[in-house]
Amino acid sequence: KEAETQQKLANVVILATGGTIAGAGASAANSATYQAAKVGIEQLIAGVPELSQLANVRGEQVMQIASESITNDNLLQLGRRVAELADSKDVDGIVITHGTDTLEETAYFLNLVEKTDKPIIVVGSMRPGTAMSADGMLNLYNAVAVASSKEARGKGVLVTMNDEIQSGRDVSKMINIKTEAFKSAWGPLGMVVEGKSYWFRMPAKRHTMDSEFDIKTIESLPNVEIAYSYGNVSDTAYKALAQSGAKAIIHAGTGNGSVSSRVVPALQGLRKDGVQIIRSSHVNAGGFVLRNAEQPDDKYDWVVAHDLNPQKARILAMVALTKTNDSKELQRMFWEY
Ligand SMILES: NC(=O)C[C@H](N)C(=O)O
Repeated sequence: KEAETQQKLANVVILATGGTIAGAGASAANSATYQAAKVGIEQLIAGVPELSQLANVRGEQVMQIASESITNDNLLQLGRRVAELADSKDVDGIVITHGTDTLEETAYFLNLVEKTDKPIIVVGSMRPGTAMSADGMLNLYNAVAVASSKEARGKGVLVTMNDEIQSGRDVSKMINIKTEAFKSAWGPLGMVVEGKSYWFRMPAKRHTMDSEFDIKTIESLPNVEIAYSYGNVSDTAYKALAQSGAKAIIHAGTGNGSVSSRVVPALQGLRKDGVQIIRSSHVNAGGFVLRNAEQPDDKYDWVVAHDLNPQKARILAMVALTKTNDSKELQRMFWEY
């Protein structure tokens, strides 16, 4: 009987990378003061015995870090392992446990470069497992539930936090002190309740199977940096980033990706020197940058990041630059992905 149910259940691999979902604090009252990336994957799985009712689950510890320290090499390592697993016949879905600070970046990266329609779910938690009302157990349970469902196929990389199923492209960490931390300007794709998924919409942007990018052909990622804008901003950071070898600079702009008149000449000069200038917005609830609004992008040969926040714009710019350094092509990619 047991062997029969095992055969019917989906095979889900959990790749653990660290973060607060693997965090531990000194007492149950420590919801914000704790160490991330302490608990190993076997212990995480053992902490949620109900997972075995959803899927045949096995774990792999890919790395053990707090996600603010993730590097491009870490991204490539994780992306390659996901691709290997997605290619193997005995894997139906993949879950990645991840710190929440850069979870949205990793989810978007995988959404761009993984050539599979198998569910890939990135999940984290806002509180360590040692805290009262820890959210990691249920988030992980939901992630495995979605990863083992057929309906999650072909919907791109997904994020399950706070009972919601979000598109890895759209979702962003909007607040750092609530379990209701992950939001998308365009709303969640669905909900997961007691291990069952309820879907409401589909992602409209190109991803995974329909993407022109493939982790298997990416050897390294170019240096793309972000410079933040604010009142009285100077051009020092932009120039320094270019000098240190940035191939593109994401302008984390105010409002509609607007650029201070004190910075415009430097950006014009950097573009002439070959650095790509990509205008994004750091508006919290979701920036939306229009071409030739605020600045004459056609004239200056700049790119706009569409609705991607600066950190997501960095991910797409890096991946895009592995294919082209043509600003028109880059702009096309920013509209399509
Ligand atoms: N909630 C978290 O996971 C935060 C942690 N600093 C991380 O991203 O790894």
